[in-house]
Amino acid sequence: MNAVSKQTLSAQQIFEQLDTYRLLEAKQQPSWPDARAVEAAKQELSTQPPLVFAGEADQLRERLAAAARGEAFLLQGGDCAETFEAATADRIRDRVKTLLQMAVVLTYGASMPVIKVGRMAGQFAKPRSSDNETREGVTLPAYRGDLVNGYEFTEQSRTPDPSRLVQGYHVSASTLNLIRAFTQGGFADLRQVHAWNQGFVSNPANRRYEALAAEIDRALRFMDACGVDHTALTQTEFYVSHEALLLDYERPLTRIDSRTGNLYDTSGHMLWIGERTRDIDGAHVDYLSKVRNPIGVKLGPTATVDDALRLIDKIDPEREPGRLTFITRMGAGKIRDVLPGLLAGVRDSGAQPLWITDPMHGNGITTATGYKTRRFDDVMNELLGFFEAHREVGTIPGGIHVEVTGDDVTEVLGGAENIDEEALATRYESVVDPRLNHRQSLELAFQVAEELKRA
Ligand SMILES: O=C[C@H](O)[C@H](O)COP(=O)(O)O
Ligand SMILES: C=C(OP(=O)(O)O)C(=O)O
Ligand SMILES: [Mn+2]
Repeated sequence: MNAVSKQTLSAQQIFEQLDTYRLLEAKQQPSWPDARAVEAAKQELSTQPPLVFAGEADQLRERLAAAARGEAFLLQGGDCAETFEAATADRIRDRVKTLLQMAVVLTYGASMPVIKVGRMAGQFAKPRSSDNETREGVTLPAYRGDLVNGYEFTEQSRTPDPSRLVQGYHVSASTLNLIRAFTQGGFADLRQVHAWNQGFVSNPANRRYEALAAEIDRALRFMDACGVDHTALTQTEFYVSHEALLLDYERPLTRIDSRTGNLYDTSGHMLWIGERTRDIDGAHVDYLSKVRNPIGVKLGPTATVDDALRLIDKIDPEREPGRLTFITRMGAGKIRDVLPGLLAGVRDSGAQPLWITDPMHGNGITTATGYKTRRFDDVMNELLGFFEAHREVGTIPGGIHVEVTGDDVTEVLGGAENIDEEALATRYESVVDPRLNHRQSLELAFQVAEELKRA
């Protein structure tokens, strides 16, 4: 839409254009039992202030454009599914600390700015393989994230409850408030690089981190001694993102930016479309093609060059740097076969999206005892395959997308502490997918830093 036609459109007309998604198929939406209660929740959400500002989303788009050019690296990470219960000060702080630590390791390895984007403050809605779950002969609706229903396996808890949409907004607001306080209020000051390591159980990975932190400290003292002003290091940019799955949540939080007249989904800085909802003719792609936020799209092993090109045409027709991120999640066994062709096909079209890897979602397994898990080695193998594919094609490996937590959980098999199938049971807390624990997150960051040094 050009500037002239935008000016002549009323707010009502702009929203009418946005709302064409309603005519398309929206996969993975809950069956709300009470339509009136959904309308009331949406109405209430539409009166709430935005969670993020349009200018921040624009700034992130510029940062992502730098990553697509190979001048920065994106670290996107957090829980598979946030929960309302875990939105406590300590646990939010530990997740932020973990991401800050990973970012320091990557920055040092890459000698490049690392863009920090949490899967936080809105990652509350989940696509599921099955609509139902059966336990001991009882079948109930699957858990679809705290924005929809409760994890507890009772009929009441599993019944979709639209008041959760409003609750999710408030939990997101308080999570984001804390993130902003941590990252703007001195805690993310690079001189705190040691403090981010405190409170975690001592292990070789955080001892290695400690050694790196000591080097950074020395460098900062050197800069001080030389009189270099490094006040810029006292704050850090930290953005939030989630899968924009639940359109009943995203729509009321989509607003017209008063500066430009453009639509922004103010529920998060960056929104992504999942592997299960990326159909080119579906509601999610249509909806997100109309908001100005940076948009991610997951691409699994069946994605073709044609799929990618159609997504580019629809979501990024102007080929705007930083607008579109492809998040590949192929699986360790497939990435080397599938990704190079995709990268080459997109490159040959002249488009330059940001390519990042999600080495988690193509590597899921279920143990005989019923735990959903992944092997750390498969995750690392996919990461290496990602760098190899980009080297082969001459494209830019621009970032990683990972499921991590600051907690000392036992959800992913392996890593240097070698969590085995038996150990999974000791502290498995995720309500959907297994996350790297704090130690595994640092181990992964160190290994990726090695790859970045090579690159
Ligand atoms: O993160 C997402 C999960 O992989 C997705 O929700 C599917 O999980 P499921 O196969 O357990 O339903
Ligand atoms: C559901 C997810 O991923 P995907 O859409 O790639 O399966 C996720 O990121 O949690
Ligand atoms: Mn997941």
